[in-house]
Amino acid sequence: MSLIVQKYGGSSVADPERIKAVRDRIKQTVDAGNQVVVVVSAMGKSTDNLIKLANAVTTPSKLENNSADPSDRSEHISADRDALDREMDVLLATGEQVTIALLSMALQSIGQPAIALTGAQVRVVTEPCHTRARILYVETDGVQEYLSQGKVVIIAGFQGVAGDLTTGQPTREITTLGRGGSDTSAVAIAAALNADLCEIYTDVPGILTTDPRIVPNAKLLDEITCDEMLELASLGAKVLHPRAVEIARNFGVKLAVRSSWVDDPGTLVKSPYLGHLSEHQNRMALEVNRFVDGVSVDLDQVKIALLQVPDRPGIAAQLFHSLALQNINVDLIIQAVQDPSDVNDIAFTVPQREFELAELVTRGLELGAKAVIVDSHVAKVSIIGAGMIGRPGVAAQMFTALANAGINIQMISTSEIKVSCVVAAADGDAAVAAIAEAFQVPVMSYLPIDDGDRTADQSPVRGVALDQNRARLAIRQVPDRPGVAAQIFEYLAQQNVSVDMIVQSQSDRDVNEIAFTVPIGDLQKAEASLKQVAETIGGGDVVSDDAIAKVSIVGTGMIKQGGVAARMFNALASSGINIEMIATSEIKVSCVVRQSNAETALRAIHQEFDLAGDQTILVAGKPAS
Ligand SMILES: Nc1ncnc2c1ncn2[C@@H]1O[C@H](COP(=O)(O)OP(=O)(O)O)[C@@H](O)[C@H]1O
Ligand SMILES: N[C@@H](CC(=O)OP(=O)(O)O)C(=O)O
Repeated sequence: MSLIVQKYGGSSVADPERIKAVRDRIKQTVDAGNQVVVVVSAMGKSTDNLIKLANAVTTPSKLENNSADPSDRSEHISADRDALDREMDVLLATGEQVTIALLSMALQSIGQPAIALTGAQVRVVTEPCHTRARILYVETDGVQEYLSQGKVVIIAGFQGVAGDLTTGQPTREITTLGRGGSDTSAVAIAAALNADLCEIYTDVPGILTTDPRIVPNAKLLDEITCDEMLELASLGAKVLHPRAVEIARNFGVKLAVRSSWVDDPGTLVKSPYLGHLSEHQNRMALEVNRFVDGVSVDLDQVKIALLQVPDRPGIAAQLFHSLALQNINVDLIIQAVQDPSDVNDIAFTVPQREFELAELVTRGLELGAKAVIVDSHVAKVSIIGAGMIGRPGVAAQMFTALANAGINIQMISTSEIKVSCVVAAADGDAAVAAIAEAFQVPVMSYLPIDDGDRTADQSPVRGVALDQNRARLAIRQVPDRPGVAAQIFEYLAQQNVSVDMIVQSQSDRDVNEIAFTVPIGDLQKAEASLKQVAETIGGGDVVSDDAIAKVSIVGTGMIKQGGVAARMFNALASSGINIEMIATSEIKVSCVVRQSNAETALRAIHQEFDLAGDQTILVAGKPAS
């Protein structure tokens, strides 16, 4: 007999008919001889509706505000924010409570014993923090007891109960995990129960090469590695929440994504620890486990920077296409906005042995840069793990470790599985030692990315993601000295702002510009914080832009295949789309473009990598349009 955890998202339980369809699927799974634990979300858009209600009662003058993001409340409520966060959790937890009760009634009415439990009744114990709590542990005795009585156990996702700060024992406070948190609940419950399988049921057939609502003939992936899925999820593919993938990765949970409309096998998300749970992982700390696995250094890098290149479509494409034609292996690429805004800085690193050719190609192109600077002495030091973007403190802690060692950061690249800093080569060893000490992690000689046994003939790109919920912030004229990035990102981390795509450019020798993206709902808070830091560090203007979108490609195949970024830039250039920021990491390339170009950009890139399938994907049982 297998123990299966099934999660049904809001779309799968949106109305009574859908709940009955879910009931039948659960019954089939039980009849096939399995024990079943079910985790459900609130019906349809009911969480959004509860948020609208909260806005309506706290802001009589803003009844028309339709925002679905609880963080938006900060701009128009005067009451104590923490107190309102507590009540918001009490309110939002009701959404899932409706579904568990209805589903349990539906099962019992066809003779299948079942029991509905809230997160607090199960004791899904979380950090004592409202609206975005992380799960500490899940008590399993009660659930096991009900299962042994032959019941289907139906648990409300997205919610828990706060653990006491000192004892960890459950208090009486209801918490929620943050939007989309039911995936996280399901995988955490599966890890705690040591379930044989965790199935995420949704409105699409599985994980696709991109969002079928934008590209209707996106292709279904049979499987994907956790590293790839972590990147895709944190870059906007909302089919799975990155925190859920992180738990699956760390605890070896067998995870599948399927449609609740059809009976197809869907997509398997492969954990590197599948079948052999890492002994180091502590099931009493499901989401607060160690998230940095190690630190590595690459001393063999050269940095080439083009300063003040004209800001028009096709420049990045021309540069990186020419480098790819010479088989030059470009590693990090960073492009940042500049002041004045009609120019950009583009910086990239290449292996030492290729730098002379790379310099020749770059200088030969005459792209209109004010200067080309070659720094033949740089090192790239990286921390490796999972959940870096979702934990704002991690990058900040790395920058602080470097600052405390007196080391200046020249380039920064962030991703969900890795944060890298380019520093002077002479600082490489000291940098790696300082970071290993700060995180108490080993120094690794290579990056342990699971490539999922990909063959050379497969597309290097697995998926294309679009995130239209981010805004860009930039701080200009930042003094170029150790500790500045640390100060900025420490402060933002304290405000719980997740920062992504940090890009640092050098506008002249003594000052930098640092640009990054933040969730759009955090923009006001982040902008206010940044203005405060700017005063402390003696920086210049803070500028924000909320009309951007971030489009990204992800795939482990990029490690072995050169020229992938160039193809992406080329696809954008051919559609006349200007790239405003670029940030790359081992298995992803992200570009910021105007929001008005977002969907065209996604389609062009998806087509460039020939990712389409031969059929129209069904969303909620109907052809995507
Ligand atoms: N790469 C992708 N593969 C599949 N779905 C995706 C992808 N990127 C975005 N999506 C979107 O994710 C949606 C499913 O997530 P979500 O709405 O949170 O589902 P649920 O209500 O089941 O939790 C799909 O309808 C699809 O539009
Ligand atoms: N109901 C919550 C939690 C959730 O995960 O929902 P869904 O599975 O429908 O994305 C939300 O809307 O955020």
